[in-house]
Amino acid sequence: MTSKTSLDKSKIKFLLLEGIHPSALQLLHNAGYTNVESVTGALPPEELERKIADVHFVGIRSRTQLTEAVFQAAQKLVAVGCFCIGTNQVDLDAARQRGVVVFNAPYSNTRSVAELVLGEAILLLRGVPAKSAAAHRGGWLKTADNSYEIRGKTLGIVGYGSIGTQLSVLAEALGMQVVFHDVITKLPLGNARQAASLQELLAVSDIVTLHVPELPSTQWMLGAAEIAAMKPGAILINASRGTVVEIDALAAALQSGHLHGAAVDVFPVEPRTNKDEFLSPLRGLDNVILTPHIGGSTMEAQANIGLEVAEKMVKYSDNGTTTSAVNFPEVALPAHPGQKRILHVHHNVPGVLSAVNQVFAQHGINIAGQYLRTDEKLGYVVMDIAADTANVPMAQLTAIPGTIRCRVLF
Ligand SMILES: NC(=O)c1ccc[n+]([C@@H]2O[C@H](COP(=O)([O-])OP(=O)(O)OC[C@H]3O[C@@H](n4cnc5c(N)ncnc54)[C@H](O)[C@@H]3O)[C@@H](O)[C@H]2O)c1
Ligand SMILES: O=C(O)[C@H](O)COP(=O)(O)O
Repeated sequence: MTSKTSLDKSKIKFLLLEGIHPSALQLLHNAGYTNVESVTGALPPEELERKIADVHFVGIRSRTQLTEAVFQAAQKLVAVGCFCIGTNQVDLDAARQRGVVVFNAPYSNTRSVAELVLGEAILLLRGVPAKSAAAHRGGWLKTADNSYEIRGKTLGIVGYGSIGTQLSVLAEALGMQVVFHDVITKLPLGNARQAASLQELLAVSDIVTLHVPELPSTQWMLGAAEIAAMKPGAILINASRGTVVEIDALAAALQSGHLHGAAVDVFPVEPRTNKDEFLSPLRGLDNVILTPHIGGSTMEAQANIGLEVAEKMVKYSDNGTTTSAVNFPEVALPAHPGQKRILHVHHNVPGVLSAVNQVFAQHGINIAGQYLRTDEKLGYVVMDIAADTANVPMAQLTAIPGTIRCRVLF
């Protein structure tokens, strides 16, 4: 249980990891937050736990694991900004239990991923990776054998969300037929159609591309049996998460010739920084495009993500707004000129709101505005009171059973 008053902006500490785009730093500076440390790679667990101890806001990408132990060490942490789409690297429950809000950027890099996948599909259908590798070694593989146009081929999209749907539209523009599989019934775009099952998609697709989040239900969802069920000569593309495909089974299918090629951007184990060695059974296979988790790594996407997530953190710090948080009740709050604003985060149990209101009533403090949102586990109530209120009863508010965190913004 913690009670905080708002700090001077210069004392609010931001730690930005994994080479977050400078647009984030610029936005934070423009908003008056100058106490920002930027680090290029991800930190090893012990160093992260040490560094995060006095940090109020942390910005990460896909490599930084924010575990229970890290949150335990992060006693001052108020919010996490994932400068990416995936939030599987964050223990969202551990954050929620401490009243730490987690934001992400759900859309800014989707186009970049869709473009990369289409480009890879074209190159693989033409056998370019193998021909290029041979040429680098002095070979000359001029032949039309096993080279195909993308036009008329069937693209199987697993996960028809933000990326899957964009890909669907772009693929049809190239003359492809699109079939998709999703756990939810989705409105097909254009002439795409939803397959009855993953098995059906695997049986009809010339190219299978994966765009599901990392979840227990997606772990190893493409193993030896599923890869065997793909058409002979098909292509597999994975730019989702490294835990979705059994990499040994994929390597075997490529070596045996069952699959024509593959493009893999994400791996079960990825190097923490650019200085660490990349190890994979796929190394050395000429018909495989290996990329270092750069599906969303374009200047356009990274600049936009920097702005999007930094803005969410600033809004939360400045006025308590939690719109589009992934683990927290969402409240869009107006500015509060001439008022103090109290943010009270609590377990969603009966009686907390009335206890909060009683505290204000006891002190004769008028509540000028009150905003409440709850989810299954958390309650988030925000109150505006007159700026000249002499003594905000923070100790009493914090002592209310069920309280997780209480802060006042001036
Ligand atoms: N390689 C990269 O750099 C990169 C960049 C961006 C995103 N990603 C990854 O791609 C994932 C997808 O991104 P998005 O923006 O399209 O996400 P999204 O949430 O918009 O879409 C995911 C879709 O997958 C579906 N889904 C969930 N479980 C499924 C299952 N078991 N079987 C079939 N479908 C299932 C969901 O219903 C949803 O429609 C992200 O979660 C992230 O892990 C990787
Ligand atoms: O989840 C995402 O958006 C992607 O995996 C990109 O992650 P990155 O920011 O580490 O490149």
